[in-house]
Amino acid sequence: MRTSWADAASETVVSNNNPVPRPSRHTYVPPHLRNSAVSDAPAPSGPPTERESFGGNTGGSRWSGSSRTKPEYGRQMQGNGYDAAGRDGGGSCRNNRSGGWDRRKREVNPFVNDDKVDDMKQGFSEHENTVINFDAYEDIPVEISGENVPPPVNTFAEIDLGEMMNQNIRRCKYAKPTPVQRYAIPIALGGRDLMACAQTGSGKTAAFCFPIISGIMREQYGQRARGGRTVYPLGLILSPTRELSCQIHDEAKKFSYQTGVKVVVAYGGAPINQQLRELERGVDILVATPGRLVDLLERARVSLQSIRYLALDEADRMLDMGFEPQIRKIVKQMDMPNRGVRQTMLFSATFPREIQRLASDFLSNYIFLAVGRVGSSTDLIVQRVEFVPESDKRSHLMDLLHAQRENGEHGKQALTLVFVETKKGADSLEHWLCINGFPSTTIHGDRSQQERELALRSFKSGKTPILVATDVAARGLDIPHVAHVVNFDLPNDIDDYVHRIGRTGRAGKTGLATAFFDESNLSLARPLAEVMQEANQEVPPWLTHYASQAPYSSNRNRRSGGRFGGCDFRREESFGKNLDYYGRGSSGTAFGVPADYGGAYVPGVISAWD
Ligand SMILES: Nc1ncnc2c1ncn2[C@@H]1O[C@H](COP(=O)(O)OP(=O)(O)OP(=O)(O)O)[C@@H](O)[C@H]1O
Repeated sequence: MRTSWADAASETVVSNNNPVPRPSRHTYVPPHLRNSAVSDAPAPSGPPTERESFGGNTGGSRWSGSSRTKPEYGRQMQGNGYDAAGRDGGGSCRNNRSGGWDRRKREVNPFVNDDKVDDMKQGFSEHENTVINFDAYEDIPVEISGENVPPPVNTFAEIDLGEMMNQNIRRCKYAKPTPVQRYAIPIALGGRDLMACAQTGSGKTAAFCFPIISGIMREQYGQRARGGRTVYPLGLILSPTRELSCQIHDEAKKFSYQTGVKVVVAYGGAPINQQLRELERGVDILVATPGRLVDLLERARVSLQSIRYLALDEADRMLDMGFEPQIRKIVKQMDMPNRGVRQTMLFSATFPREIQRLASDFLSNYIFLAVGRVGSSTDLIVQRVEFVPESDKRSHLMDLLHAQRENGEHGKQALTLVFVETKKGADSLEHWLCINGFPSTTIHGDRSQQERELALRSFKSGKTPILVATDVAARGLDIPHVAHVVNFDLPNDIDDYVHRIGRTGRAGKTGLATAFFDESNLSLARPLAEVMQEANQEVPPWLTHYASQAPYSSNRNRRSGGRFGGCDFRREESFGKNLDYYGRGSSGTAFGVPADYGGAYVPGVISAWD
């Protein structure tokens, strides 16, 4: 039986004798104090100045002596205090926290209840992540623009995240970085703002979590503010749904296990008191949904004045009509440091042009990164579209499910995710499936959070192998073994289609997506045909016919160069300003920077714009 990686880690910690007696109470030790022996210095009384909050003058920072507010790429790689083997050099703020109760000793091992352990119980593959088909990612088109782009890496060792994080990466069974990680992590570690687009299931979560955790471990944030019951996180990760926030939290806890960096989640629909208690125990990185965060800010239980890292997952959704006012309030109207002072990272699989423009308001001198056919699906997902009139949809679904069962397609434990448009429709279809012998459950906005979480667990475990869902499950959810996504009702927006089908075919695995198309979906014909073509899928002649007749819809206009935001909108706008294809004008500059900014192409990488 395989020994857990985590077992080895806890042994390390236990053998790490701490010469300083433990205080009698469990006290939260913020990262900036973890490196020091018991300090006599009184806690700061007021909020810090901008420079103080970011370690500019503490003298103890790895970056001390520098007046910059962000680390520079290159210096960080050389002077990070880790030796070649990734062990701590002197002065680490991670393993030498003699100034208080070491929280790591009572940290719950997040790998114990890992899905992969459950997988083993259910007979799923034990070596899930080690057999990822990385060939699927070879020759993937990559497009980068911006000034002085840090070069990509090929291995995690090159990134040098330190021994604790390296151990966690091994525990996650990540053998090497995925393409988006290869590019995004060095950019983010270089302190740069980033707008990153990469296909669904390609590992974006780790791409923004690793640099945030590593940054908090490396830097000493001198005199982090304190006051009353308010907490002052250093990193903030926002996501549009409760389930996705929970998932990011779970992942981030694995990545940060035993590093001393504390990750807390706050989301609506769950008791706030419990979340407040958790926050009071200390927080370095807060993962939250916007609504609950605004609530916490208004209660003055969270302050954003120490935020050094801001990440928006599913950033296009977060800046779309529904969320944009809340995000604007959080980022611009509360006490969060300005762009350029904090580091901001936006990630999604789709990034429509107008959302890019909106997003640029939150970013400073950012790098735009597009990995893969952005906004398109991967070739790993076989896409089928069938013309099914509304009245035939149920019987057609039943036929599919029977065939799937009889053929043993995708294996016994294969999960099927069925998307419908309305909450009522979800309940009704689930009921119908259940009485017809297909154990199902449902997830939508009218269910209590407890019911939603229960449904998700039941689906993941295979107890109810069919999940009927509204768009609440369309984005970000990483559920192993979803073999088939059925768009029982197609969405109105092609980006939503891309995210929905992305619940299968993740991390290099294959999947199947079936869409039921009828006459109410005519406006989707053209973008759907385009998405299928881009992913080398067979487009049925009837769809091509509808597509050729369809007027250019707003769906089409959302797309950027036919690749859903696969192009930096700054370049597109530059075309109108007499700049050439690469964004350089006659003066040899792009966005007012020297012609040799090096951002247009990365050697050896095929550009999506070739
Ligand atoms: N380097 C890696 N090696 C192996 N597996 C990885 C690696 N990075 C991430 N994964 C796994 O790939 C899966 C997908 O990752 P993740 O959920 O971050 O994708 P995503 O790009 O955010 O997808 P979406 O666009 O749907 O939100 C997860 O199960 C994750 O554990």
